[in-house]
Amino acid sequence: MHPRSQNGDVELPGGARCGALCGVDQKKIEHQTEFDVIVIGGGAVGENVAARAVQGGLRAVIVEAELLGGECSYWACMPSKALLRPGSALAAARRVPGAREAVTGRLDVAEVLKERDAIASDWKDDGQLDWARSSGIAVIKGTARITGPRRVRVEDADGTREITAVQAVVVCTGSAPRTPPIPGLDEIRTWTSRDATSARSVPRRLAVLGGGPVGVELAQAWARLGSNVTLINGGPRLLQSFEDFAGELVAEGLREDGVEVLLDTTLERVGAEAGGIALRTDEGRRIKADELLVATGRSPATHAIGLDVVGLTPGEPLRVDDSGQVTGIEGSWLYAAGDVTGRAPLTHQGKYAARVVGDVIAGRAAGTPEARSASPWSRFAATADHTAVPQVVFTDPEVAAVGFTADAARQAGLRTRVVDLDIAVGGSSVHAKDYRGRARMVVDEDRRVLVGVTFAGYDVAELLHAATIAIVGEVPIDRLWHAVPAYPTISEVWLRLLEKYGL
Ligand SMILES: Cc1cc2nc3c(=O)[nH]c(=O)nc-3n(C[C@H](O)[C@H](O)[C@H](O)COP(=O)(O)OP(=O)(O)OC[C@H]3O[C@@H](n4cnc5c(N)ncnc54)[C@H](O)[C@@H]3O)c2cc1C
Ligand SMILES: NC(=O)c1ccc[n+]([C@@H]2O[C@H](COP(=O)([O-])OP(=O)(O)OC[C@H]3O[C@@H](n4cnc5c(N)ncnc54)[C@H](O)[C@@H]3O)[C@@H](O)[C@H]2O)c1
Repeated sequence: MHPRSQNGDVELPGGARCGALCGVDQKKIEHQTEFDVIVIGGGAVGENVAARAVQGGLRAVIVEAELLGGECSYWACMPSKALLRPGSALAAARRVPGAREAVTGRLDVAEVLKERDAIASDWKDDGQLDWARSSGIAVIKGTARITGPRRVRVEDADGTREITAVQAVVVCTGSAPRTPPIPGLDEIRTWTSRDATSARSVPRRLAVLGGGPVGVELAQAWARLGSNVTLINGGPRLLQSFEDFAGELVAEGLREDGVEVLLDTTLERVGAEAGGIALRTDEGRRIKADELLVATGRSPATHAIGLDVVGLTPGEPLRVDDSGQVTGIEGSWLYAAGDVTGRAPLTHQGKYAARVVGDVIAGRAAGTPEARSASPWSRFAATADHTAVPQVVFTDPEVAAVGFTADAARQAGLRTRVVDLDIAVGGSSVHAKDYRGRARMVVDEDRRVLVGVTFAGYDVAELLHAATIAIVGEVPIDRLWHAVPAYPTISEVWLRLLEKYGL
């Protein structure tokens, strides 16, 4: 079988699609000093840029400082979902009478961690290196820094060397956790999401700072594995970028798992104490923990990649147009994709942008006029970033949302109508006893199309793609009426939403 990238998911079956470097001795390639495309950072996004450039006939190299596959494979999406899934499966069985009686045990922590290790490939990237190299993508292990237009310096254990790009340099360096300025925080050892996704034992007491996707997912994962978890969130609700009811349902789910959820709360001070960490909240409450996970957001990783040399500001996101080209740079040679751009910091959306960038660079090198104009909704523009970014938060209950929230749509000046509904259909009643869930659709009344949809409830993740298709396809709501959901599925909620709208 052809090697497959775990999250790059571009299968290059060799031969013609494998590109200019295919079949050439890898060692020789990696000592070359000139490539068509240099990709800095080999996360899911960088891998996809390189794969598309190679499919377009270009010679591409990825420079990766750590593990090929990046955050998502080893310390983010995949291991966090591996930690969550056993708890969700167990809870799902317990919601079904008859199955519930058969499930009497607790999670087997050792087995969960073993499976998590396997899903994170034991933090080894051999499989991804095999995939890249057999796909004709050169990989250099080292830290890259831009030294001028089309020029990059690579530093590794053996020293430094300069490589140049004939066509383009693409920055895909991702993001890094942001640490809030809390007195005492920099004096103690805390968990980042890397520690929380790769830990080898369950902390007895875990404090989680931040109620975004990282905070809520990892709070629930460790609570279900046996930790006594306190979640502290600065804002009045969890998951603040989603509809209000999503954060409320997730807070309810966390509390049922024994998580103490503190809202509108910040930390005034933290410090080490015998055998753990002492936290003091702004209301004077004292909390003791064995570990403190800081999950208060991320910043683009642009501090040390040489942006000053080309007139950009280190630490800032790399602003790009829809073709992925960095704005404010002359000569069409600098591109970026993924978390580093700050556009839509999610793996799937970064990979979408990556496919665009790879195709744009190859298309422009070949003189394809469509690649130069990159018109909206062509395959040379990441147009969906503006209106149709899907996201699932894999807690139990789940949150699945795409497009505008009701507030965001109003702020964007759209004349909207909002339809809310509890998810209570034939499919949900069979799926779980006392199924709990809620759905919202936001309709642009002028165009009579959907601009936003949110589902929050048990096992709603797979409902989302239908909503994404409806928004991207701008399916008129009167035509959507003819997309009949199968009975009895939870998708029947679509029918009820449209009925409530008035169809
Ligand atoms: C705990 C957690 C869970 C998440 N879960 C999900 C999820 O379920 N679904 C989802 O869509 N998103 C999820 N995300 C977000 C997702 O992980 C990111 O959007 C995604 O990893 C971004 O990919 P990227 O390739 O842009 O960056 P990264 O994956 O961070 O890759 C960047 C790569 O660049 C390398 N690099 C950096 N600087 C240099 C340099 N100077 N030279 C060479 N190499 C360099 C790094 O070593 C790294 O390998 C999660 C994030 C976290 C923290
Ligand atoms: N399933 C998924 O798609 C998934 C899962 C995890 C992470 N991610 C992505 O990773 C990125 C990072 O996620 P995140 O949750 O770290 O960031 P975030 O910015 O989404 O959330 C940070 C949270 O921390 C809170 N906060 C900030 N400072 C605080 C302070 N001093 N005290 C208390 N609370 C404070 C904020 O109110 C906010 O709720 C996001 O882009 C997210 O979408 C996605």
